[in-house]
Amino acid sequence: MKRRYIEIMDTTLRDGEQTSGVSFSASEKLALAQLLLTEVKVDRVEVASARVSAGELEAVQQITAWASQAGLLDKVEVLTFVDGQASLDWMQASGAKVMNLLTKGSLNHLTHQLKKTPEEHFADIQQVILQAQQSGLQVNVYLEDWSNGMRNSPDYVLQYLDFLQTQPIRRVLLPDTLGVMTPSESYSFISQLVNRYPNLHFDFHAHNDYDLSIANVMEAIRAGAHGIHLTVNGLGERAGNAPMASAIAVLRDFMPEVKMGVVEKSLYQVSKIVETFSGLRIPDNKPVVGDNVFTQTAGIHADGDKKNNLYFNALLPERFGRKRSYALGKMSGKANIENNLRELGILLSEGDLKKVTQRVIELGDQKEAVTREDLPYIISDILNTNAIASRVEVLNYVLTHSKDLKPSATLRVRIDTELFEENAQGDGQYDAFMNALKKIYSKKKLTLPELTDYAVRIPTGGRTDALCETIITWKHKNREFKTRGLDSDQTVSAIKATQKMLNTLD
Ligand SMILES: CC(=O)SCCNC(=O)CCNC(=O)[C@H](O)C(C)(C)COP(=O)(O)OP(=O)(O)OC[C@H]1O[C@@H](n2cnc3c(N)ncnc32)[C@H](O)[C@@H]1OP(=O)(O)O
Repeated sequence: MKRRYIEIMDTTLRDGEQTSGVSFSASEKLALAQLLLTEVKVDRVEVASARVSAGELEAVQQITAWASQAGLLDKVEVLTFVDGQASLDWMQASGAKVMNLLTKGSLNHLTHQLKKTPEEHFADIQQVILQAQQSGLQVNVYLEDWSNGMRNSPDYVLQYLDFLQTQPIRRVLLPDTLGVMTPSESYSFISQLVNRYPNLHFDFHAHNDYDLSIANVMEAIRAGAHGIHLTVNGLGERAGNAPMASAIAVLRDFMPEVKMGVVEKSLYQVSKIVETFSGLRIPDNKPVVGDNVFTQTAGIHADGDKKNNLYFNALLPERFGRKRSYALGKMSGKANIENNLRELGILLSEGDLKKVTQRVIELGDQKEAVTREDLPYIISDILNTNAIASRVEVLNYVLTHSKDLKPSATLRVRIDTELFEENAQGDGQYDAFMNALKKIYSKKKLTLPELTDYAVRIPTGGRTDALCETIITWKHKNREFKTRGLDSDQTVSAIKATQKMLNTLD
């Protein structure tokens, strides 16, 4: 089979930043542009709209300075407007060489927003393209509201494309601006254009208002689109754009006729970085990149994984540098517990395994979250064994919080048979506690794990009503694990989770 190369254009830094509440700094934009082009290996990045702000200009200048040195300047694109000289001047100042000119792809938008006739609009566009060419810029053209244009004013769209094919442009960008297209329309509209204009390059730009963006991307490619626009984590105006990780997985697994340059293994990493920079948490059930999407919860599934991987699908976590895990709770069976114990290096008899399973189910019934690192405590509790080597004990502490003074902590800790006492300040009481703990551990020439996530919740129902639960995610020597603390005081619950972490370390 002859495979067709599909260009991937990432627009996290332009349309992705149109997510309400998201604003990337110049250095974040530079870091993401570098990561996307050199590690994820997308073909192009759209990094800003022209004229937006001084900060945006500075961001594009930094990106183009780097891209120029790296020989990647033709992969950096900026959205511009049909506004005479204004966008062109901005392009000049930014150092960018590829402009994605925003024009009207529906008669409705043209008539009501720009208040122009098609002939006037085409003349304005021709002028901009000519000036761009004279300034050494490459031009791609967006047909804004194109999907509604195809529905309601197809004659206008065809008249416009007849004109565009005479122009020195590189690509035609077809956005489903309002995210209203169905998969069958994506196929029929794009195949119509691909057949009528065999010499034009068409990119498809989906929006996810009806959760159809990935289905639309598939149909657009099946119809012959040459490129697609994606964003990391599906960021973008309103319900967002087509999410990169899902789109790449779908194309790899279901469209063997397609070739792409994107490195699958880097998708999770870039997703986590965008999560941090954007401040928007990835939903736990977001395909490919969500926290729980490679977690088996049901006991039957965990059991089946032991038997010829019965519950595996092609979406293997290792493809994305991730690992399958087995949840602990009321749906657990022996296999869930066994899988977690194996990770901890603990082996139990059949009888003891049953007792531990029963206890985990009871805790789950009380809506309590159970983490892998809780298992030694549960074993110790119900089997009366020494499954936890309680090497470290936080014996005493004083935490202060006062107006206009930095929070501080004094603590006394036992490590094996030695006693240590330290104090420190921090941004909050828990931070001060951790700083004091770090001092103690540095005396022992030991390093503490990196705290990568800190989640607090109030468990509802059962006997935990007035309690606060803190689940902390730690990273240590390439191992990621969670510990949980439960207390009526939030800081104390975090300290309890921390003590569990200390006893988990080698
Ligand atoms: C496909 C997409 O997602 S489109 C997203 C495009 N990107 C952006 O909008 C970036 C964020 N926008 C901005 O920072 C600002 O809106 C700016 C700098 C672009 C313009 O700001 P302002 O000058 O204050 O204009 P404002 O935002 O109020 O209105 C937009 C103007 O652009 C006009 N306009 C709309 N589309 C286009 C176009 N393709 N080309 C040129 N002008 C356009 C509108 O008709 C309106 O003009 P008017 O004031 O004469 O009626």
